[in-house]
Amino acid sequence: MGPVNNQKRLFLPDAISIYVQFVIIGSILYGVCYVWKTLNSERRLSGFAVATLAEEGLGPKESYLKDSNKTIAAGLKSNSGPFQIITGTGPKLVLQNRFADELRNRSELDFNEAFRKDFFAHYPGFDGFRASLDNPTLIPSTLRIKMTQSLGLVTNHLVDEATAALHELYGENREWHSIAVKQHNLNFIARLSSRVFLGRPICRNEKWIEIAKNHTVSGYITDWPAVDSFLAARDLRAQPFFLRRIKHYFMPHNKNIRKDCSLKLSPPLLLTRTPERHYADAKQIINTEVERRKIRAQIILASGGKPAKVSDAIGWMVEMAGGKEVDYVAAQLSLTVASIHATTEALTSALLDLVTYPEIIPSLRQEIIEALSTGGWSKQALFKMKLMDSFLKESQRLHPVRSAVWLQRSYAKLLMISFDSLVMVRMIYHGPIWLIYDANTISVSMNRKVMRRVTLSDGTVLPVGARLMVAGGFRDPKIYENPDKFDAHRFFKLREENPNGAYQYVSTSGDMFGFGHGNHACPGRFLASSELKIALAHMILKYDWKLDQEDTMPKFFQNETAHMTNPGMKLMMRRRTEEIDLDLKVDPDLIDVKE
Ligand code: HEM
Repeated sequence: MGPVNNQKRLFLPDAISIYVQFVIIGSILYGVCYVWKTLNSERRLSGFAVATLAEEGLGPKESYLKDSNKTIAAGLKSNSGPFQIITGTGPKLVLQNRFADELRNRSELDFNEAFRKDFFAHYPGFDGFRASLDNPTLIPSTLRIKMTQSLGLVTNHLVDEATAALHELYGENREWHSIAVKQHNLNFIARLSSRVFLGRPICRNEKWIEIAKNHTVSGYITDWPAVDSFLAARDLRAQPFFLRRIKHYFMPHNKNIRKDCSLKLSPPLLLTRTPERHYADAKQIINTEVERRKIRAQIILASGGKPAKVSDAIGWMVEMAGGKEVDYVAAQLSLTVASIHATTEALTSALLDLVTYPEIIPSLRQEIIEALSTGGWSKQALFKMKLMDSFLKESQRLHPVRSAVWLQRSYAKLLMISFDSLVMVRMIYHGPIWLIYDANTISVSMNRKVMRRVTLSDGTVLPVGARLMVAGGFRDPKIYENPDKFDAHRFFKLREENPNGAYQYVSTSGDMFGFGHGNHACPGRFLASSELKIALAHMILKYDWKLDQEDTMPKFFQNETAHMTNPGMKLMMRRRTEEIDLDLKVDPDLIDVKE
C-alpha cells in the first residue's frame, strides 16, 4: 500500500492547504460577483436615448468626460423626453425641467443614494460623505427644525464672528492691494459656519479651522488649492471600475484625504486602518468641548440655575438624537462637507459680480445702512435687505454651484487665454478638463436614485436603480427677460409684484433650484442666506473692491456638472471707513433674543 494522502482538495493542487484553497476560491468568487454587479450597474438603461457629441467623433462616455454640459445640452436639444448620459460611474437619466415639480416630493426617489456611488463613500478617506450617507436624516432634520428656529439667536453670533474674522483675515490696509480672494473667503466662511456648528472657542481654534477647510476644500492642482475630497472622487470616476480598488491607493488626491490612514498589521494578521487623521483630531477637539459643556451645565443646575438656550449644532444634534447613539464627530465633518464649499462659492461669485457690476454698490450700501439704523442686527434687519437678497439670487441664477454661464462683460482678455494655461490645469489621467464658461452650460440639480418604480405624467417609466438629475430653467427666456443679463434688481422687482415670498433667495421653484427643490431642498439655505448677508454687509461697508486687471486667469472652472470659481483668482481691495458702526458691543450670549 502506498502512502495515504490526508490532504483534502477542492480544485487546486494537493500541495495547497484546504484553507488556502478556500481563500483563493472565495476571492475569485467575490471578484466575479463584484465585476458582475458593477458591470450590471454600469449597463445602459434600455429605452432611453444616449446623449453624445457625435459630431466631434466622441462616444457617449468620452463626450461626458470631455464636456458634460455640452453633452447634456446636446441631449436636451435632440430629445423631448428623458435621455441618458454615460458618466464615469455608469448611466444617469437627465429629465427636462418640466418634470421638476412632479418629482420634487416623490418618496420613491432618494437623495443620498444618488451620491453613494459617485462619492465612493465605502472607500477609505471619504469619511465626510460616508457620515451623511450612514445617518441621512439627523443633519437635515437638525437644520430644518432646530437651526431654522434659532436663526435670530444665530444672527448675533454670526455678526460677532464676522467682526473678529474680517479684521484678522482681510486686515486694515487702506491702500489698494491684491488678494487671492477665494482663499480668504474660505477662511471667513469656515469661521462663520464653525461658530454656528460648534460655537466659541472651537470656531477660533486653528486646528479645527484647518480640519474644516481641509476635509472638504484642500489639495492642489498645480499651485492652486482645490476641493480634495471632491477631486479624489472625480479622479476615481475617471478610472475603469475594475482598477479603482487598487489605483486609489496611489492617486494623489486620494492619498491626501487618506493621510495617516495607513495600513498596519494587527493580530490575527488582519489588515486594519489607523483612524483617519481629520477624524481623530476632530474627535479630540469636539469631545473635549462636549465634556466642558456637560460640567458647566451640571454646575449651573446644581446651583439652582437654568442652562442657557443652545445656539449651536452640537447642542441641537444632542436634542434631536434624543439619547440615541450618534457619532457627533462624523456628523460635524459631514456638516462641513455640505456647507463650507457651497457657501464659499456663493460668496466668491457674489464678490465677482460686485466688481463686475460696481454700479450696484452705492444702492447696496444705502440699503444696509437703512436696515441696521433702526434696531441694529436682527433676523428682521436681514429680511429688510431685499436688494441684497435679489443680488444674491441673481448671482446664483447666473452662477449656481451646479452650473453657470459666465457673462464676460469686463473680461475680454479672458477670451485670449493661451492654450498653455488651459493645459496647465488639465487633469491628470483622461479626466475632465477645466474650462472657461461658454454659452452651452446647462444647470442641473435634484440628483436622485429611483428606489421604487416611478411612472411620469407622460408615461415614461423610471426603472428601479436608475440615477437621475433634472435640468434647470435658470436662463430660460420664457421665464426670465434678458436671461443672460445680470440684473441685481430682477428679483427685487419680481418680489414687489408677487409678495408671496416666491422670489426670495431661499425660495426654491421648479425652474430655479440653486438650492435644489422639494423634500431634499437644501436645509442649510436659511443659514447660508444669513451668513452671506452678514458677510457681504461687512465686506461692502468696510472695504472698497475692484477687479485686478493684472489677473487674467479664467474666473470659473467646470468639473463634470459642477462649477466653481477659480481658487487662484485675485481681486483688489482697500479698507474704507464704514458709515455706521457694524460691530456688536455686547457678548452675544448676553443678548436676549425672542425667536
Ligand atoms: C449658498 C450655499 C449653499 C448652496 C448653494 C447649497 C446647495 C444645495 C443643493 C443644490 C442641495 C441639493 C438639494 C436637492 O437636490 O434638492 C443641497 C443639499 C443639502 N445642503 Fe446645501 N447648499 C448651501 C449651503 C448649505 C449649508 C450652509 C448647509 C448646512 C448648514 C447645507 C446643508 C445641506 C444638506 C444637509 C443637504 C442635504 C439635504 C437632504 O439630505 O435632504 N447646505 N444644498
